[in-house]
Amino acid sequence: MSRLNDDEHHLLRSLSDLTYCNPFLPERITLEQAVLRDAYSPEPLASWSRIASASRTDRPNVVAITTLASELVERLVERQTCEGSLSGRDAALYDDAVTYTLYYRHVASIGAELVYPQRNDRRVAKAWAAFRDERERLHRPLSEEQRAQLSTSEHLFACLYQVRRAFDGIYSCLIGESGPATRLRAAVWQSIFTHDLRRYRRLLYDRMRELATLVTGPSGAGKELVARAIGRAQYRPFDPATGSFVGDDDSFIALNLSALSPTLVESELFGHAKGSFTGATADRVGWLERCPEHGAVFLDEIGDVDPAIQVKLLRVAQSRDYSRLGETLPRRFAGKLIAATNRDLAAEMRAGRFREDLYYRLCSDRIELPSLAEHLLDRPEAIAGLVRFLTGRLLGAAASSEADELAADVLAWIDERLPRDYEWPGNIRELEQCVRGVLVRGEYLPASHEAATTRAAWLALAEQGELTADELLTAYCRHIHAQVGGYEPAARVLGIDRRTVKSRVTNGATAVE
Ligand SMILES: Nc1ncnc2c1ncn2[C@@H]1O[C@H](COP(=O)(O)OP(=O)(O)OP(=O)(O)O)[C@@H](O)[C@H]1O
Repeated sequence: MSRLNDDEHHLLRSLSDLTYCNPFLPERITLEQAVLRDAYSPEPLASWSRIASASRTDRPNVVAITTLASELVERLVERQTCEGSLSGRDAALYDDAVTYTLYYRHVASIGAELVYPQRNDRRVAKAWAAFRDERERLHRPLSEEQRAQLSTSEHLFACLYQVRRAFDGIYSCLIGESGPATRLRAAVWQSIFTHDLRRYRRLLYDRMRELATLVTGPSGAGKELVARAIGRAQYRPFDPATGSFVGDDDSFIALNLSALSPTLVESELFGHAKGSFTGATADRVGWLERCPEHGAVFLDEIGDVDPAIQVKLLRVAQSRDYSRLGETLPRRFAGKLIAATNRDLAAEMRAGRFREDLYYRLCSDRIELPSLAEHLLDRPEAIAGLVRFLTGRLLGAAASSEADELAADVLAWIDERLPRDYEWPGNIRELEQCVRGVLVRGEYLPASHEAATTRAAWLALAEQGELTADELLTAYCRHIHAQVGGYEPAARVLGIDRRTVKSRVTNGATAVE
């Protein structure tokens, strides 16, 4: 017979729902309210989002819930008269409350440097021993049979560390108070853990790397940031024998496919055998081979990749097989593929430039990033939080009041000098440039204005014969790019390839051929 009263039942049930919810969906706030009832203190926002000016906030509701959960499990351990005194359903709910308590006692409270620990860090081994012993103690109200049905402590420890890595990567890096920003954080969480965290912990933790993720959206909107948050939050098993997580932290490998020639892309990705092409003076291990099981390879600008490489990538995405250039020996990719593009892949497929089969391999988990204009359309005042985050990042956490001041200057500048409906074509990256511009020169010239003012200067120089052909081409590429607003349309107008345009626009150099 159950020995729990109604209040305890309610608390266990609501804690269980909270433990397994997506923390970035508005539903989390409702679940916190359900746990605390009248003791709930209203949150400033309708969903969990970082307050830009605070480096770390202890939320009053989380503190209150953690105290309640902690008191309840300690009370039940104390009240326990004989082993296995909780019925099957209550035992499962009780285990969820123990998991919640263990997370806040042992994982949420660790320092930032331990979120991605190095191998053989003795502090992790110590944290593990405390975690394991405490779980054993808190499991006293469960029978041996009930305990046997639960996951092992090392698996739970690994899952909770993964939750912490995912939470930090999303909460601390993906800023924004708009609806699209909330949906983005929730989608990134779902890409890591799926919508069912219980099933993930039981079964999928070891399988999710088999699903590739495609991140799409305009340039400067945060695709690499999202890829990094997903890639660095992969499941890393914990090995109690060594007291370490398996593998190294440094397992997110990013490759910009549009910045390299096709041969270099192949050699970087797949590796090559000595003598496989001119200049291949030694064997080379590619990034796919270097990537460990719990790591991720990020293929940025996948929409730009050569058709011959698309075929090879399809093979990797489908069966994980590939070979080094100049070899036939089949090798297997162990990690996760994350790809990104700002191109419209549907249009690329229609034009025959991107393989449909590769697209369908990549798109089962797709995250579409909103533009900055979409964030601001939903919530115009969200710009203040973004600017404050960027000034804080630029000046460092120690200079909080300076960051407040700079943010106020930037916002005043935007308010006075940019049109209300300014589209921010360069997205959050452009907002970053604006913050830097106001910091350094007290003003910011959007690319379109800059192009207009510099055009007269370079045309005059060209007329006087004072520009080299290289400088003239760079200036002309920038001019056309500012006019048409994209690398692809600019490449069409100029009759050169997109990589060259991008390289000229971003760093003024000739593209790597
Ligand atoms: N939601 C966000 N919160 C905080 N910073 C952001 C966010 N989105 C983007 N940024 C910042 O904007 C800049 C550009 O981001 P990122 O490089 O990830 O964009 P991208 O979409 O990959 O761009 P591209 O397509 O040009 O490669 C980075 O400095 C990043 O930190």
